[in-house]
Amino acid sequence: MNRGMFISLEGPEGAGKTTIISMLMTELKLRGYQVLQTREPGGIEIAEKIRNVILDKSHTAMDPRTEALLYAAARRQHLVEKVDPALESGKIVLCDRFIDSSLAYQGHARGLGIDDVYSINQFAIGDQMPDLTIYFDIDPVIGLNRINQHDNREVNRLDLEDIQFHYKVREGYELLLKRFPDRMKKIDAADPLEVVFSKAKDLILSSLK
Ligand SMILES: Nc1ncnc2c1ncn2[C@@H]1O[C@H](COP(=O)(O)OP(=O)(O)OP(=O)(O)O)[C@@H](O)[C@H]1O
Ligand SMILES: Cc1cn([C@H]2C[C@H](O)[C@@H](COP(=O)(O)O)O2)c(=O)[nH]c1=O
Repeated sequence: MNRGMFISLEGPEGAGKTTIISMLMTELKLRGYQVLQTREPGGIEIAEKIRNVILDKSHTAMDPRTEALLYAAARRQHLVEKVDPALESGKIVLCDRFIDSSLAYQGHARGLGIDDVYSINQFAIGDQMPDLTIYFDIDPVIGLNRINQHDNREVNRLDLEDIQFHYKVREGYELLLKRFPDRMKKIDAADPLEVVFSKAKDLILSSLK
């Protein structure tokens, strides 16, 4: 059995990752691929519980290192319990956020340092990096407006950070694009949904060839 393909989708809040993943699931299944959709932090019971702890709006005292370690712990459990078995059985895994979120949010925006956050994540995931990462680029003001105006999802602790934090997140992703040019591909997520979807689909199909 050939190992599957691990694809992560990344971007600031409201970039459209969750919407595009659903569209990609439908498209890839129609084409006969076996696909698993999942998300971080979460995807399995233990990691969903860690997610609730991290994102709880009342946890304003959470230390940045605690936050980084909790994301890494959730990632480890999710990887061994769900992602790895799916890849071993030959599936395509579409994961809404992975290590690059930690590098951009905790490493760059929180100021812990991309290298230090990368190190704790190496302890968590070893060399299990995604085969392909699609970065959905959006001005944070547009992304946050999308969430506030069109989405009924609950606002979480990270959403409530000030706008400078969200611009730092975007800046962090730009640094990662330079650091991982082979793995990470950028799409303008301010384009209409069908355009964004078509570009994401093309990136995946050409990587599968
Ligand atoms: N290209 C687009 N143009 C306009 N609206 C969009 C576009 N993509 C997504 N949206 C809308 O923006 C909102 C947020 O999208 P979505 O939940 O998919 O983003 P997300 O990246 O998963 O956000 P988060 O990671 O913050 O949860 C939804 O209401 C969605 O319908
Ligand atoms: C994996 C991961 C996530 N985050 C942040 C990014 C978002 O603000 C939330 C997750 O919520 P979403 O609706 O699923 O996007 O958590 C982070 O800071 N670090 C991470 O490693």
